[in-house]
Amino acid sequence: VTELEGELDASGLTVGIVVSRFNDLITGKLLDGALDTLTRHGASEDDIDVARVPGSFEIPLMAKRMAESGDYDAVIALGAVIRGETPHFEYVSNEATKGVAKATLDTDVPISFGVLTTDTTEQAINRAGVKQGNKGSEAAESAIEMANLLDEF
Ligand SMILES: O=c1[nH]c(NC[C@H](O)[C@H](O)[C@H](O)CO)c([N+](=O)[O-])c(=O)[nH]1
Repeated sequence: VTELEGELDASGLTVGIVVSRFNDLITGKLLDGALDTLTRHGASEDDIDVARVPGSFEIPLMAKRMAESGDYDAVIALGAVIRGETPHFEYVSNEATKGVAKATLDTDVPISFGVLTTDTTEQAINRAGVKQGNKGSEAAESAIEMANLLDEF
């Protein structure tokens, strides 16, 4: 049996991060978590680019552009879609999810999904924590692992 597994070593990786500004009190914490995880696993800050988009609906386009540029080993998508008064938050989260999934397959570049979809702001805050339970950190870890797995494959 041949085991294939991506190491959690980010040294030498170039990473693009797309983060939405909508609910930026939350998305800023997701970004902090992702940056902290990348650097703690050996990524250089010089090898990380952060692109800001207005909302989660706009994430897929920028994520796709970064991925297809060929400049990045992995891309990380960060956003927070919180059930507001408007029902259209479901469309936003559905489209963000489908768009990121399509972008990663179309470009053959790992794009990890760190877009929170929660009912309340409280839930979102709990998933953007400083220590454990930061969806941005989790998305960064999967980006590192996938970049290394595909490189090994
Ligand atoms: O990232 C978000 N965008 C949201 N809407 C904006 C959307 O992403 C687009 O930026 C907007 O529709 C303009 O295209 C949200 N809600 O409306 O609920 C939300 O919760 N989160």
